[in-house]
Amino acid sequence: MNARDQLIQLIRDEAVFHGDFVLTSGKRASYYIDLRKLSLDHRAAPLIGDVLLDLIADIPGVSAVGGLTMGADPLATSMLHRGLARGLEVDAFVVRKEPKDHGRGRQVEGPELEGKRVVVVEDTSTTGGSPLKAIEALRKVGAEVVAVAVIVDRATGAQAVIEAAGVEYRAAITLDDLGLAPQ
Ligand SMILES: O=P(O)(O)OC[C@H]1O[C@H](OP(=O)(O)OP(=O)(O)O)[C@H](O)[C@@H]1O
Ligand SMILES: O=C(O)c1cc(=O)[nH]c(=O)[nH]1
Repeated sequence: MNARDQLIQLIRDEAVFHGDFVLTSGKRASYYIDLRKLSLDHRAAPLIGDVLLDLIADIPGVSAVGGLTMGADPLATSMLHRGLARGLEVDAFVVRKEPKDHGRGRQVEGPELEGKRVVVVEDTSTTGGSPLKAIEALRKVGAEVVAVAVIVDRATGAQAVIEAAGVEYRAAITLDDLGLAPQ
């Protein structure tokens, strides 16, 4: 099985929870995809790095990857490490939900990104609000956001939100892959 198929199997088996959940949109849903459970799991983390690197492999000149803490954080470090194994020099960054209120007061942590081409990563997208917030913070520090790459898209409008901000949106895994319907 390739990395994507292995990851789909792990998500189906271990990261889809059924019940009554409130989403970021405020709407309720009967399932929740908890990718933090897998992005911090030794079996899945390398697969996530590979699947997301494959998803953006055709985009030239990507210097760094990251997104809004905390869902994006382990994704970005997996990509950094799996990238190194492929001979890529891709850095990671973390976008805080708010700028730090002391120290250097930064919202974007990691190597300097001014003038750099970066990809925003995300575990699961619902409204697209989290990657949009990351895009805004990255633009403030002078980075060029060339794409948003998510593992699972819930098909609830995130793509349109990101494209309206002028950024390409890509998802590695769809609800269909997981045997789920949009809610
Ligand atoms: O597309 P969106 O509407 O932004 O929703 C998806 C976001 O929701 C979850 O994070 P959450 O906001 O629960 O915060 P966390 O990462 O701190 O757990 C998930 O990790 C995504 O980041
Ligand atoms: O909307 C959300 O908060 C959300 C939905 C989901 O399936 N997974 C997740 O991590 N967040």
